[in-house]
Amino acid sequence: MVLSLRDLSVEAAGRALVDRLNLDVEAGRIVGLVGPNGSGKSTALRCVYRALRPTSGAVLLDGTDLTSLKLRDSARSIAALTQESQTELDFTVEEVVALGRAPHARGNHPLTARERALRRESMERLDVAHLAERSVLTLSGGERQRVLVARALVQEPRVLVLDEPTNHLDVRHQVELLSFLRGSGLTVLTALHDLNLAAAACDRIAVLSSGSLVATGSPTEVLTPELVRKVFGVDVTVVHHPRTGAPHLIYDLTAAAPAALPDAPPEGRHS
Ligand SMILES: Nc1ncnc2c1ncn2[C@@H]1O[C@H](COP(=O)(O)OP(=O)(O)OP(=O)(O)O)[C@@H](O)[C@H]1O
Repeated sequence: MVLSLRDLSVEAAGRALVDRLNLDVEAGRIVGLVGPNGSGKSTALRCVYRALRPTSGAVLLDGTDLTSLKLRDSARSIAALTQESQTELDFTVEEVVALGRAPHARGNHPLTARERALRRESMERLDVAHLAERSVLTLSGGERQRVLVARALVQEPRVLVLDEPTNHLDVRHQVELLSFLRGSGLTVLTALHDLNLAAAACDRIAVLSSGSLVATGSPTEVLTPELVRKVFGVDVTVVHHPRTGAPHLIYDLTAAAPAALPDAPPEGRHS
């Protein structure tokens, strides 16, 4: 097992934000963390990329407790794209992507020829090579997000931790990013809001609700109408992709409307 969360708990303000979470990510697999707003996804991921120390429990990398490793050593193995990833300095795109090499660098040396080739390849893969000379301050939200993924790839991590990587991305770039991850051989733990993208991209899905793991398994095992209703409070119909068989949730917005507006005055309702 490359990555294991063992009885991971995070408490703050007298409450468990993550409650004894156990989760394994096997080598080369993509595990999606889904759950309602505030269910603890980002908090759990923050423990994995070491922005947060768990109150109890541990994150193991190849069986070793991360807290026993130097930050720099775990950063060589685990790259993260986070909600807090910053691009507020007036750096060019290629400078930001090059920062991914920092955990591997000894001192402040220029990139080697191999590292420059790796940077170019990552920028091309994320479709940002044409922006190489641009200041990151001038990028759109989706362009910036793709630059941050390129930076994470340049790090050559064994494990990629992604918090909502498809944020800001248009549909083409969402599909390209997730299909790239599927073929990359990387071990990936990613929070995703879009259950259909999670179903299409992930080998396994873990569902968090109020800090606790309530289901884990393949997308077909986990994404049932019963589970989605119980955890998200939404009625869905599940269909299956004609070729891959992946589950796909369809939402009936007309059916949801009356239940979501219990206090609407009668004249405001459609007959
Ligand atoms: N430092 C903190 N102190 C108190 N509460 C916190 C702290 N950090 C996070 N929380 C709370 O912990 C809960 C879990 O937050 P978290 O960001 O992990 O959820 P999430 O599942 O990633 O949500 P979202 O889908 O909205 O991004 C939320 O209710 C949040 O308000």
